[in-house]
Amino acid sequence: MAMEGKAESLTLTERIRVNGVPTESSLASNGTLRWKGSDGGERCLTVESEVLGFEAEGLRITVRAFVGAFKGVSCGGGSFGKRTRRDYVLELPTEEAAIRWSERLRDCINSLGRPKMLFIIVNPFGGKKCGRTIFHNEVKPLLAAADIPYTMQETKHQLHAQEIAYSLDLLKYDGIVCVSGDGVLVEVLNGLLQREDWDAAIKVPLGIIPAGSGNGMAKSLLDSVGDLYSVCNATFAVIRGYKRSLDITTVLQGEMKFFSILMLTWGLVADIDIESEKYRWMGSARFDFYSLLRVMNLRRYHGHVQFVPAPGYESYGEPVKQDSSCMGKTILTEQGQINNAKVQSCGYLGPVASLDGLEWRSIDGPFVSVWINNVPWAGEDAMLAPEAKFSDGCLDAVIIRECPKSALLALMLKMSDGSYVKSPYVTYLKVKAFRLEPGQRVGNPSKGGIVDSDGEVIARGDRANDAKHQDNLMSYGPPIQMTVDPGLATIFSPR
Ligand SMILES: Nc1ncnc2c1ncn2[C@@H]1O[C@H](COP(=O)(O)OP(=O)(O)OP(=O)(O)O)[C@@H](O)[C@H]1O
Repeated sequence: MAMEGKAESLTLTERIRVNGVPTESSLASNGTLRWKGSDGGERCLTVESEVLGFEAEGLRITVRAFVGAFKGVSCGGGSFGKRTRRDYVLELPTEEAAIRWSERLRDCINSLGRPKMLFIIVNPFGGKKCGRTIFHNEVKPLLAAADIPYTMQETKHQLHAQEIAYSLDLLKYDGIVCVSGDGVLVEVLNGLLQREDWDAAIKVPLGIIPAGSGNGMAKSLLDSVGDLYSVCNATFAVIRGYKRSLDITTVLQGEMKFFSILMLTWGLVADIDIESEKYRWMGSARFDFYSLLRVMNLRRYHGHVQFVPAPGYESYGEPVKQDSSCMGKTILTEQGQINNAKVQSCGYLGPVASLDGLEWRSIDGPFVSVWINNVPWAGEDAMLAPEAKFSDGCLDAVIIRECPKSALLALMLKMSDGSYVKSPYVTYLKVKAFRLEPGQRVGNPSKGGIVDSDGEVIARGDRANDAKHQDNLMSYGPPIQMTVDPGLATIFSPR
């Protein structure tokens, strides 16, 4: 019969065939489908966490699922490990029953708030230049199975994603998804925040499907719920439509401004990231090779950092006298440029909270490395900020000053799981705002370092190469300030 009991009045029950095997089966109002397998063991599928979509034809309903590799052995929640696509063909006894079950499945899916239309940006040149293949072979089939229509656009040049986000008709879409590395996602964010309607635009959910060489955001999102890092899992997170809010950091120097969601690095880590570019032909071995080289020929940089400590971190550094806080309120009124494109005066200006009256503290150099993070993972195998949270309104600062080379090598080997932060040479603290005043190399005053935000070189202190790098957004030397707007953006996230 079709319906059962009072408590279960909304549970549909039928004797049906599942993949050809006759069985008693039920479909609860919460979207849990249960039946018995040919071995008598209980099977179940949960619409919210395992079903992409379905197709109904006559007495047949084909449920398109994305299930854990061991699915079929037993029911139950927990981590899904590696998932695979699997179809379950349900054969209902009557047309009325088939209609009831289809309507139930449709209602369940519709109640989940999944995106109905997406704009997808694919970078065919990111990482190993696989963006297009990843989209066609892995992303597209899952979207098709979930019946989610989309408009896809490939990026044709640097900053193209930023231009697209700046002018896109956002009312047509329930999300903008980047099949790329972190760089394109950051371009989209900057494009949205330059818009006249930035406050509405920034509410559009963003999605990231990893296809670059730096995929820290995708890794951070998947890892936060114990999901395996994979293109399919990242795609499924977008399809399920669950979202979380994300802190936006305004990186500011005078009139120049950049919006960041990942990190800012200076010193050792930035040098390795950027200077190892010339060894790209080595593949990922370039990082190991160049890290070793840099540690052996260790550079230290003069400079100062100032910060507003988050609660619990007030004892770090030394107090700063109020009048030496150099930027104060200017953030509220200045307009900036992003990659030399003038920001509209109506674009986002930065957090509205004043920095006046806050208790700033400071640490003086020389420094080996300074990096400030918004999310735990900087790349798929580098957990630089194990305590970082997506929307706690804080940045996680990691500071290394003096450190013997052997200890530095040892701690770099422990970056893949974040345990390096336990080293006595590492200062790890949460801050509400941060200022970096980067100086020249110890023993070589004509050379400065590199300041890198989300993979973008924003300032470079190598005077010999100044002419070559005039297009950098900011100057090397004057303070660069970072302030956080808690949870300003929204990102598709696995639950
Ligand atoms: N068609 C294109 N040709 C060249 N560069 C492009 C193109 N489309 C996008 N880009 C640029 O590629 C850069 C890297 O993009 P993406 O975020 O996909 O990868 P990444 O992992 O951050 O970097 P990379 O793979 O270059 O190390 C961005 O700066 C972006 O502007």
